[in-house]
Amino acid sequence: MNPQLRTEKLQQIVVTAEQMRNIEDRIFSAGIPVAALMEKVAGKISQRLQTLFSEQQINRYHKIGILVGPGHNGGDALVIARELYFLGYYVIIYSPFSKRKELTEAHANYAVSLGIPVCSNIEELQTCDVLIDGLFGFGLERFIIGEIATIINTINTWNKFVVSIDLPSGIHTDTGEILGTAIRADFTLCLGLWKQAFLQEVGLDYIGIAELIDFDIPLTDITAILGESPILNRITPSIAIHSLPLPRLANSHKYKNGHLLIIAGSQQYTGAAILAGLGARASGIGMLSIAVPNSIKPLLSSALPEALIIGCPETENGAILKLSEEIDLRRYQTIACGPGLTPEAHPILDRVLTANCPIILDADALNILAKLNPFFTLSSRQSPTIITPHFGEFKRLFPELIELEKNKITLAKQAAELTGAIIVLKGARTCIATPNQVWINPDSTPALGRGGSGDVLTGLIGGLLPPIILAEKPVESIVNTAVWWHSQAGILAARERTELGVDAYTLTQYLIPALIPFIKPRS
Ligand SMILES: NC(=O)C1=CN([C@@H]2O[C@H](COP(=O)(O)OP(=O)(O)OC[C@H]3O[C@@H](n4cnc5c(N)ncnc54)[C@H](O)[C@@H]3O)[C@@H](O)[C@H]2O)[C@@H](O)CC1
Ligand SMILES: [K+]
Repeated sequence: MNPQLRTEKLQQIVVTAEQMRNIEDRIFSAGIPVAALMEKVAGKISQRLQTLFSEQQINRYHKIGILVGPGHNGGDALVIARELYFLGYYVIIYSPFSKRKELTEAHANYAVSLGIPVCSNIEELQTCDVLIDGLFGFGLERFIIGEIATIINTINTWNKFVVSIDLPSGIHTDTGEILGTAIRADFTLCLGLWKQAFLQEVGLDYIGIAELIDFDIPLTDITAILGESPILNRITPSIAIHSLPLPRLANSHKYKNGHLLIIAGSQQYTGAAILAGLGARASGIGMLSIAVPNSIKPLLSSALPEALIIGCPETENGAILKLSEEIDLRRYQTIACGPGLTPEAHPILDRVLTANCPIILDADALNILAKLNPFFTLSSRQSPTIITPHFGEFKRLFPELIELEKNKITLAKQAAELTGAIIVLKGARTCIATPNQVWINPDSTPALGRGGSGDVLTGLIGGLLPPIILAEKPVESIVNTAVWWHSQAGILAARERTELGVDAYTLTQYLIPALIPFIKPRS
């Protein structure tokens, strides 16, 4: 297989500890000796460490401490210690365990025979410039307590540059939970396949920058364990780009690119409607209509001159009372409803739920939905429904699920199964769940954690959907695209303006620039 295609495919795959073990068992049964694989893997890590060290201006005069655990994560660490030693680095080994697996023990003995220094007290590592964490990998199965916990806590107080092998020691491979305590890494080199922990939010602050080290696991062995269409997937740039309605047909016109209706805003939250409109603008939507309370119509018209702004009767407090007579829901390929509505706009949700096109419900539409028996209401819909809750909104919608389950990925999947809706559970690692599959957006930025970001996303999803509906393509893939694109805009904006400089309006201005590097110009 073409190496680029392989890399692309690997970036999409996610495994649990059990699946990783089963995949490894297959390759071991096929004949590769465990020790040979460990050499190969640790050799690849050593190569990557050399480039990483030079990026970090770490040279052979710096001292590198190697933390060695009892299992094969420790074995990897010892092979790395040996390779770095031969390359001329100043390494020192520390292994606070009386018992080690046989192969790990053999590497420990060989390292000693080579004269690599070994220390017996954690304090001796305090003079190191870098620490390589090989205490535990995906074999960690219980809470870390006692002396090992103290060691990890001590290391964390030093604020050294730490590179973890496979996972930061102490992180649960599947849930990302901290099992008592965990190493806070600056960099984690995940081995072979992405483990679920990297897509969970709890462990993110411990993982640092994460990178996958491919060690040539045959794709057939991966497919044998995960199946042809795995349930859990990572969104990759090329998957996201592939779903965009590009290039446009040469004879395209506005109606071919579809018509979106956004129902949003109130006197209190005018900006939410504008931000959703600006998100939709970036999608390239053919026709954009925005229904708002009458009194804010002039503001919307000046912010979005290309859109058709429809003023609706409003309540005393300036929320939409009911949709204007001129709105015929059959005219739109998609309806996005919710940003800035306020709960007072509750009568309009009943009407939106009757629409025969895909609908997106966000913000106040979700708060209103939470009071309407969400399971029944959503599962009664014939056309696709996309809901975009953050965790707080999800809790209000599905309190029964939260009581039984903590894992966000599982929660989103269960909600999708029980409602038939596409659940976009927003957060640092947004997951998009359908009844059959879950996709996770693996890259984002905390810069997006501020008011208005979600309104932009709702508009963007809404604007991307109509051409997909007209082309009769599946809806969920474009939802993944919107989530990925929205984060990429945040990442680019944060890079240019710092993490403090990405207010929601600025974010809308970065949507198109974030896309440009990925799009081939029409030749
Ligand atoms: N077999 C191989 O050659 C390969 C091994 N790999 C490495 O091997 C790792 C998995 O190796 P293992 O299965 O040996 O597991 P680990 O090295 O992750 O750790 C398992 C060991 O830790 C002990 N342990 C578990 N929880 C503990 C706790 N809370 N306190 C104290 N001790 C605890 C277990 O009894 C066992 O001895 C991967 O993460 C990776 O680093 C990968 O590089 C792939 C190839
Ligand atoms: K580790």
